Amino acid sequence: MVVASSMMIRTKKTKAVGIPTIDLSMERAELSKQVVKACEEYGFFKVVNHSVGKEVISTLEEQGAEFFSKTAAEKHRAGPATPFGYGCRNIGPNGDMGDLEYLLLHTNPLTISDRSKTISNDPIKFSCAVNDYIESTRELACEILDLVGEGLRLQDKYSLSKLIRDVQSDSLLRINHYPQMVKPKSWDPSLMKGNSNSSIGFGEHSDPQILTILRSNNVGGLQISTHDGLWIPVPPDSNEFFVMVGDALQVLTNGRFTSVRHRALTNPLKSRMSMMYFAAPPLNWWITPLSKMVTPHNPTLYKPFTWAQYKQAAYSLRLGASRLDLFKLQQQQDSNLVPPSP
Ligand SMILES: C=C1C[C@]23C[C@@]1(O)CC[C@H]2[C@@]12CCC[C@@](C)(C(=O)O1)[C@H]2[C@@H]3C(=O)O
Ligand SMILES: O=C(O)CCC(=O)C(=O)O
Ligand SMILES: [Fe+2]
Repeated sequence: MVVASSMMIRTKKTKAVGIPTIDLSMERAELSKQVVKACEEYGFFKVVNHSVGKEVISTLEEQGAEFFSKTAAEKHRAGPATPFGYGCRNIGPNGDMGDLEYLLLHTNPLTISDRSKTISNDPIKFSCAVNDYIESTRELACEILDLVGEGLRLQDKYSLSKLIRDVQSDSLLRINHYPQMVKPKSWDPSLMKGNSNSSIGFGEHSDPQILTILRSNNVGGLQISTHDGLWIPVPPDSNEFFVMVGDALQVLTNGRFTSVRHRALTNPLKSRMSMMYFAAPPLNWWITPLSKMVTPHNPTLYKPFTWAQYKQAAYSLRLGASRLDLFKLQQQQDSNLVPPSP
């Protein structure tokens, strides 16, 4: 059974909903069952008792805060984000906007070392902080994917983690900074969230990758969408990590897991900083349902595609697009079915 956190959430339109919280120190067989259940029900869960060191987290947090406290001119030296580097308000190449600034980095150590020169006055310190954080969150992502492998009883329980362990992995790291947002002078009403004081920091979307490992400071703002389209605010927890199922894992599980739609709102009183490790395979690897997930009763739902093809599709679309629709196979009509008589 997935344990609901003690903090129950009540919003105007929903019944109380708990964010599944999974204790990674529990007995393995039960743990793998809980991970699969949370992936199926929400595509989202919080993990506690993980093995990422406190210092690894706080060092990157300090480096991020130091960067975002610089002047706009200094920060723009690390931009524009096309797609990597420093971005401010622009998200992606298709006109999406949000009330945030960010650093988007590829996880390849050589590119990090190169980028760090425009980001920090102490590039070695910055790149070490980033590399240590990536190494730890990659391990956490692999651990979770191995648990998925066990829970789904895959023949090779490591087949999912292998996708992101490869040296050519296309995984990314993003550090988002949402400034404390009081109504700006030139206010764009389209960025307001209903009648609340918050604006949209990062609009609704699913992540294209396999898995996202997210952590933020103790300021709320992240919301996830349930399968019936209701928004659930996620209580922040700076010591723990949140795990999101991405589009690629939806395909690998042939739709048994669904990628979670989520968004981030700004906070009118406090600034928020979040860090995401987006776990992805190498560009030329194929994303196709695992053979165990395809049966005569559960035929394959997606056309095979490479990660590069999927990324290209994602980058050609707006942030909130349902990009997986482009890769869905038409459902086979059962030829034995007789159409209903008029
Ligand atoms: C609008 C966009 C930003 C994005 C690329 C895209 O065209 C659609 C997907 C977006 C997203 C969401 C998760 C993280 C991210 C880095 C990714 O891989 O896909 C972002 C892209 C981005 O910010 O560049
Ligand atoms: O900042 C957050 O909490 C979420 C950001 C996000 O969803 C993303 O960068 O893909
Ligand atoms: Fe996201």
